[in-house]
Amino acid sequence: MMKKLVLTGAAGRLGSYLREPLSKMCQELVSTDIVDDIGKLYEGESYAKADVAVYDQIAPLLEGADMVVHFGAIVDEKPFEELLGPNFVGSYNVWEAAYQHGLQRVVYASSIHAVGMHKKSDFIGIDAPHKPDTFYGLAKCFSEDLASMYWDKRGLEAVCLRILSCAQVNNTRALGSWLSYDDLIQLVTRAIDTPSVGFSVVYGVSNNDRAPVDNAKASFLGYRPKDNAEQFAEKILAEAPPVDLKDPGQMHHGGPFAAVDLGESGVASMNIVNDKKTT
Ligand SMILES: NC(=O)c1ccc[n+]([C@@H]2O[C@H](COP(=O)([O-])OP(=O)(O)OC[C@H]3O[C@@H](n4cnc5c(N)ncnc54)[C@H](O)[C@@H]3O)[C@@H](O)[C@H]2O)c1
Ligand SMILES: O=C(O)[C@H]1O[C@@H](O)[C@H](O)[C@@H](O)[C@@H]1O
Repeated sequence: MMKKLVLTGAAGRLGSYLREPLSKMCQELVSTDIVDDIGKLYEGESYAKADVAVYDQIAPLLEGADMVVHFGAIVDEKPFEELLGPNFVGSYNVWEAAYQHGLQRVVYASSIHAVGMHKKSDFIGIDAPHKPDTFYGLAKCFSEDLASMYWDKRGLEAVCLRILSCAQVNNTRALGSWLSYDDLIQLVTRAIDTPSVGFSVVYGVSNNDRAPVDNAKASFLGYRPKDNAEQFAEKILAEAPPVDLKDPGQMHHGGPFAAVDLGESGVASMNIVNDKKTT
């Protein structure tokens, strides 16, 4: 069992599903977010409010930790200036603090939007070049490159989880891009308990018949998703709008993010039901 884990973004939707399983993997889980409170704590869990964009707030929390699971960020497209602190500087702060405190590994919530402008018809693997669809996606590219550099130059391991859509399935794209909460938990668990990972990238997607990406080269991580969005296909396809070949959102991996103007907010909330787990 690990001594100490740190989870950023603990008040968020994905964080809410990760807190309990992470608390069982270590003696001490430090959950952190920018909000005042995250409700009832699990056994071994404590909560600390911190802004990831401020080094002196986030860095002390990592002292004595084995690994940090970094999920805290702004989760939408926004003007660059608004993402700069939380999503760019925040990642730098987490990696630098992890290095300064001698952590073994960062497990990072990257996103399909790091490669969102690849065409949907291309079955991309984990080595597809960065092709961000938004400033939000660009911050994920920056963080993945930071992860790569800290591994190459400083020996700090990282697993970048390029999550597709971890939310309820309510549109055609999600039949391929869905990541169930159970599979999310398995993915993060494998990213933590695989003994040696160096710098790794893996897509966060369930075992969907229509999965648009290829995780074969990340198979050593032992991630074997169990859920399949095909169970929702009949209903979703019956209600689906017609295919529009001119809509960049339908033609690219980034979906609606591929279709918005840079800096235009509101895209992330288009299809998300906030089914956060409560303690
Ligand atoms: N949900 C998905 O489908 C999906 C897909 C790809 C990647 N991701 C990534 O997973 C992570 C979690 O996403 P989510 O869906 O749970 O979103 P969320 O918005 O519910 O959670 C993000 C959390 O980060 C916190 N946060 C924002 N700014 C912060 C700051 N400056 N300092 C500290 N905390 C801050 C927020 O308060 C929030 O609790 C994000 O990094 C997101 O980019 C999510
Ligand atoms: O593309 C997707 O479905 C998801 O991508 C993630 O990066 C975003 O955080 C989330 O809001 C989107 O719904």
